[in-house]
Amino acid sequence: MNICVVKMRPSVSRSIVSAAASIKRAPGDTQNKCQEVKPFLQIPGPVALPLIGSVWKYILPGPNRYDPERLHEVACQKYDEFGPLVRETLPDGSGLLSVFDPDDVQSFLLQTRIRPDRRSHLALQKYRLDRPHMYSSGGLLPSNGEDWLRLRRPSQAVFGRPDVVASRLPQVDQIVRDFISLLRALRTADLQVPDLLHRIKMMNMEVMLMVLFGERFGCVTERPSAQCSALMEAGGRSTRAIFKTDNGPLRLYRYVSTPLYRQLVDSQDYIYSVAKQKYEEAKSRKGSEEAPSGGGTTVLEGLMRAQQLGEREVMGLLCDALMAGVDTTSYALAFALYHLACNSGPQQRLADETHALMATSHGRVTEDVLRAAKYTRAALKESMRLIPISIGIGRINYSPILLRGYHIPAGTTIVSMNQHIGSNPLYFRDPEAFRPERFLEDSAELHHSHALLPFGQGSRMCIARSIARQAVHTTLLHMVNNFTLKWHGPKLGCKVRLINEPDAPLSLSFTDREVKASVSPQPAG
Ligand code: HEM
Repeated sequence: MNICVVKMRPSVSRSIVSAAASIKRAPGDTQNKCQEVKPFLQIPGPVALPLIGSVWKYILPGPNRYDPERLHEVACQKYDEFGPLVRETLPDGSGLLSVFDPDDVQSFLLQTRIRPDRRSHLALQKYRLDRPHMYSSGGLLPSNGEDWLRLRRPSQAVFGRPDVVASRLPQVDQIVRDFISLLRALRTADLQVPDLLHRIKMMNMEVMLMVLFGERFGCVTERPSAQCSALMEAGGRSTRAIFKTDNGPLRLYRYVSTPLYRQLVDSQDYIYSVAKQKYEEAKSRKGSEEAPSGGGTTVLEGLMRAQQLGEREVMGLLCDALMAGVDTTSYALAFALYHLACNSGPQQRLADETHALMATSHGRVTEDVLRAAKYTRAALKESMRLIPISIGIGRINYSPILLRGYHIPAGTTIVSMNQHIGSNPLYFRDPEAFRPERFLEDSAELHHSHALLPFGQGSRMCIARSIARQAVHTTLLHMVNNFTLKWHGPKLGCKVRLINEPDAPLSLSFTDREVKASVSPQPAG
């Protein structure tokens, strides 16, 4: 094969060094403070071919192919071959950097904090920008710069507000208890539940719809409503289409309506239609006494009240939440259940915490229970250390930065390799072990502040992390209060479809626990 190694011409090299001299020494660049700035093209990495850059590594067959569905294994390949900073070239000629050292992660996130651009969901962005009567921008996920900030500022105030998140906890708790009953009803003779992951997703869809609109949709029943199934189907089809269009080398959908792009259009049109119906209902309710079930404010009501957001902005945010809110939370929960099922010690410690806390709350998960559930929080964190939902955090630097002594030109896609860092013995003792204790306050283990970033970092971190944590913690508490979990399959891994998802069915059994805190009517007052 005729492989062309991209070599740097001396004139280019000189201009980079002089350009680098004009870059401000960023406070985050801790490496090589006194050394000469090294040119970008000196960063090790696979060779680049004309037109397709390093993408050939992902598409051409061969023993060392980079499997795009196994990005965690690819990360190990890159680290072993090239070290802690690896450069690739994208088909448009721009650079892609993989960063394996938490000091460097901290450094590039610090240097890009003023403008935390990201490159993802590009076909979704096109779909929305082509429909200005429906959306005002590409939405939170793909937008950058001013467009992103205009949406993020007012919506952040809603997604993180205590009266929006915590006020829905009684309904979320009820949904999870209904889910526990459903699992009992669906268990087969071997105490397993067929198609468990799908059921988990349905439950999280119900939670998301409750937090957004304040209503039950009938997702947590033996036969979920047609609307739940259609929403779930649309979310899955959108995710698959976005993953493939984002990673295709040619991105033909920009010029012709490819089958994948049409799949995205159809599924997004459906998600939009549901959100629009709920928007219209809420608009007609405005000012009337009629409120959705339960107290507190829904996300939709909060967004409609935000002065800076009009209908098209609110619609984009609702569709973003319906897309990003279900699979993420479901896979995080699935991996946590798997880790607990395989580790009886931590599972028992979690059960002890659960029984103690829920005995005083009459079998319900309340705000007080969540606040005190330290081991539950540590268990989720530990599970996301081993298998996070995202392999790392991506940013595109708007202006040149310095990293590890190298000049990084503007427009480089920089990705932290947190999944790799999480299993690297340099940063975590005994990294293979599932040991939530390492994150308890009295633990002697110290961890780098940027080694573990399951919800991202800085002003662009996950907008709904409080909603997600509330849902997963509540489910873990109820699960372990009711069942002893046991794993029956081979070791579970992850494959990438936009985010990390389980690479095999969930072979979990649910044995009723003899000792548990039972739900009883709460005392009045
Ligand atoms: C356990 C569950 C979840 C995990 C692990 C997770 C993780 C993440 C991560 C890593 C990011 C990128 C952050 C960054 O670039 O710094 C992100 C962004 C985002 N997440 Fe989540 N997420 C979860 C649940 C949710 C839920 C329930 C929603 C629903 C509303 C949601 C909506 C979003 C949105 C809209 C963004 C883009 C934010 C922006 O660009 O400003 N996520 N999430």
